[in-house]
Amino acid sequence: MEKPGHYLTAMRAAAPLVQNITNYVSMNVMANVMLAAGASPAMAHAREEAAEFAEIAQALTINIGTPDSDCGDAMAAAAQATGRLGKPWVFDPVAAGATRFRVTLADKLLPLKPTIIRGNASEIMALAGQSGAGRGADAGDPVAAAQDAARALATQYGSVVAVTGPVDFVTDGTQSYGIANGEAIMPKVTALGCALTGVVAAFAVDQPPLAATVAALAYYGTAGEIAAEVCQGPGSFQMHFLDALYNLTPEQLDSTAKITAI
Ligand SMILES: Nc1ncnc2c1ncn2[C@@H]1O[C@H](COP(=O)(O)OP(=O)(O)OP(=O)(O)O)[C@@H](O)[C@H]1O
Ligand SMILES: Cc1ncsc1CCO
Ligand SMILES: [Mg+2]
Repeated sequence: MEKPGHYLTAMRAAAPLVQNITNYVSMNVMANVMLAAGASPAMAHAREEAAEFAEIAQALTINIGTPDSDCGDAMAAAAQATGRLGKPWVFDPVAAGATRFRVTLADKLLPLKPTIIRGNASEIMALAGQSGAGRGADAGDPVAAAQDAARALATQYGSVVAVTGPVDFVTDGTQSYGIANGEAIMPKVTALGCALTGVVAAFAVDQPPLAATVAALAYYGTAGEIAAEVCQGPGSFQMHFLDALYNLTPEQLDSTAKITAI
């Protein structure tokens, strides 16, 4: 695995077009975050065009945050097209397990083998069939409680699984890493996890998924640390966070990243 700055440089050089089928809460936040990072986001979720769009995008994200009866087919068709073309797709299982509808949706998408699954601890536990203390989109469990679930999902679906929280945990079922970057104020701004899923997808274009995910998390957490130093609360954090994502250099990232093999 190269240092994280290497993957940031590669992502910015590629400025990849990433298709996002995401929830309505996250759309604007996610697009702004991805633009600040250096990627090119496009929200395209209609059943009539999702799979066709997947042919031109370099990566795809699928997020079940505000699902409706139409979206399952669009999600599955886009994931299938992306997978068939050998491009990465990232699954964000928002509030997985909260309702039967979300369980059914996740059961439909997981067999399509996401390249990467990125969620909070409660969501990753729910995907693996474990009951946790999640409350809707918010985590109620510590990252450590989701490690076994993450390894099991990674092995079952051949995915890299990222559990985010105070110290993120990333595994491909064999190798695992902890990323200790980030700030406690980050979950006080809605959809920063959803937006991170888009950044992870951008980093994974033409790169090994485990290394790309670890680098994306270190980058995101570092930008959070820089923004938290100067903000007054969640509102100004969001503004400073976009600036930090935009201004962070690969050299800076290499010196701030707190990555450990577990
Ligand atoms: N207590 C914390 N301390 C440091 N960093 C944190 C903390 N909680 C979350 N983060 C960071 O916040 C970012 C988003 O992760 P989080 O786990 O909050 O996503 P999420 O629950 O899916 O969010 P959402 O669903 O609201 O979009 C990650 O970079 C993560 O490392
Ligand atoms: C608050 C919220 N509700 C559904 S999706 C979402 C955004 C954070 O996941
Ligand atoms: Mg989330």
